[in-house]
Amino acid sequence: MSDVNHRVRKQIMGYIVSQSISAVCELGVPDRLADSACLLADLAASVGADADALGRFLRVLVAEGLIAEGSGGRFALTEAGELLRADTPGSLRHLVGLMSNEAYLVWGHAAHSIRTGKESFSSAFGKPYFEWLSENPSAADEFARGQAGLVELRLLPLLEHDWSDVGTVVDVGGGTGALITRLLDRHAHLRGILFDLPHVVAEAPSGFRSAGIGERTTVVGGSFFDDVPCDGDVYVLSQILHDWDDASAGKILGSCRQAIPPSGRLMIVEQVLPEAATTHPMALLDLHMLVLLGGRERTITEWRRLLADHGFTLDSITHGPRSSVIEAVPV
Ligand SMILES: C[S@@+](CC[C@H](N)C(=O)[O-])C[C@H]1O[C@@H](n2cnc3c(N)ncnc32)[C@H](O)[C@@H]1O
Repeated sequence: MSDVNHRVRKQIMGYIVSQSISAVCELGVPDRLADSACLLADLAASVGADADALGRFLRVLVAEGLIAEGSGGRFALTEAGELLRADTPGSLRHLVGLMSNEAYLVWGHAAHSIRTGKESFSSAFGKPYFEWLSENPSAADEFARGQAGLVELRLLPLLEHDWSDVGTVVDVGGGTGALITRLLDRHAHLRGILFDLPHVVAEAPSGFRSAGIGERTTVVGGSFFDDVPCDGDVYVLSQILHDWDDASAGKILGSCRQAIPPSGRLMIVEQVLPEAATTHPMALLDLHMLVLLGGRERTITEWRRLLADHGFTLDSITHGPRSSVIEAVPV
């Protein structure tokens, strides 16, 4: 069989790889292999799997370079497979969760997005994703935990920023508070306002109490399409604008523009899409944002234009290992 035929067949069946990763993580296989290599029968018994079926899944993950099979028939994690452990630094386990379940099922409807340029979630589940989440608490909880789990990776360029002249940070769409908790924990002089949908921030305060920073944080529930809290020096928008098309992203920026003082700053924690065509994961994320939410990743040119159209000037971009921080000031 030609290389091309082989490559295309692999591409066509690509979701079997990602869903095998998801299924094996759901059973806890990477965590079981974290400490020591394991024989198939022992591994199957300890994670509650059928040994023959697990062996067939592992064969695929060995071919993908995530699992290694040693000479004595013991399976172990490779360096890449280590990233699937729940508790390892830089873990991608939360991304596995965010790409599974309804985020995977929506892809069966993706042709709708190509035809219309709009999200496909409504055609699959009857309503837009965030509305659906508000009525499905266990999925909402999983989504919030997945997002919180990725904060560590997103946060690095933000944590290193000079916060000495900042008083109050507003985390717009801050979920259950993972990012603002880490920021206030690191910078003891900062005060924070956590803003997200009411049912989302309702899950937040216990996290603040355990971090011991509750007295420096105000929690506000609302929609950023109506308004966002005033009195911030810095408005953080972490992984918010890529959820939305330009019209909706513009409304969110409009709410921030109304609230922000002349000396305030926006700090947008997002991806910057390369101008040239790319197979980078970011281009895949761009499609996922379209299909799931009707959103998009943006190039520098697109960021500059979007910000300028809504009363901001792009001031600087700091690239981190996972995301960039795009700073903008009101015009
Ligand atoms: C991709 S998550 C990002 C969460 C967090 N900023 C982070 O970086 O982990 C998007 C967030 O936007 C929030 N959101 C969606 N619609 C909203 C609205 N209309 N008003 C306020 N927040 C909203 C969601 O609840 C969710 O927490």
